[in-house]
Amino acid sequence: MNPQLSVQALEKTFGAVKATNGASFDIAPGELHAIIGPNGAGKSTLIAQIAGEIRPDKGRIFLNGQDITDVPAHQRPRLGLARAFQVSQLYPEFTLLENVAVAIAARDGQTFGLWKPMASDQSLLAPAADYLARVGLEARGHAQVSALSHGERRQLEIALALAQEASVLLLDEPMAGMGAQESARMTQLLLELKGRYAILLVEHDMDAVFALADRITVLVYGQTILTGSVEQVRNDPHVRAAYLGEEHA
Ligand SMILES: Nc1ncnc2c1ncn2[C@@H]1O[C@H](COP(=O)(O)OP(=O)(O)OP(=O)(O)O)[C@@H](O)[C@H]1O
Repeated sequence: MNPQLSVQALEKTFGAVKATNGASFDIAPGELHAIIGPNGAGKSTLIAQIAGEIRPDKGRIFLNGQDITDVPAHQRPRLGLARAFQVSQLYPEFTLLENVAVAIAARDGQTFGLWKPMASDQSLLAPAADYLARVGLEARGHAQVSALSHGERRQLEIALALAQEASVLLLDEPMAGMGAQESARMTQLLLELKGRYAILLVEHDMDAVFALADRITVLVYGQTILTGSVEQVRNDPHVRAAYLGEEHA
């Protein structure tokens, strides 16, 4: 099967630091593919290149067979690539329903700048309620974003990514800052989404990664040193030495 996302020999240098140094991997349709690596391995830089926020020095990125390396970040969602957890994605004074309605309107190319009226448009609010239900926030539609817990905000950010109707989701540390209960809820949500989207998951929480991933790519010093199943990665001596330590070995 052709990969939905293919990253080929990406390189990105900042001064003397090779943040990405020949990273390559593929994600199949419906696959949940995790990227793990120690702090500074280049995970954020890699995901920013896939999202189009950072231009690689070398290498190519293909989405559904199309070379998107030179496509601007704001055009990538329309081609089927959505990133969750972007800064300033949320409007704190709007309700959850209104926030999702705005995302749907923006996706459909409706005029920017008139968001408040748009956010009370029934033709947007009905699908907005559906996206909220997909992430377990159906009961919170009329709450303001400012009233949400940290975990609920992250659920909402996933709903906004789903509202892009993309086939590939980039999830950048969804469990960051969460307690055990919130992490468990997010893991359950991602299990429910798994298989319906190709998901690239960058995450430090190894319990979550091992519970969720179909395949894992290990990144060390900007290089993808291994792509394999959970078992292959857990048992690889280089990975254990470079990253996992004794805790999960
Ligand atoms: N804009 C930048 N300018 C200079 N150096 C940078 C820049 N962005 C990243 N780096 C460097 O590139 C390397 C990779 O950083 P990156 O943030 O991508 O790693 P990471 O794996 O996401 O780390 P963490 O797990 O701590 O989030 C690091 O050495 C970092 O200091």
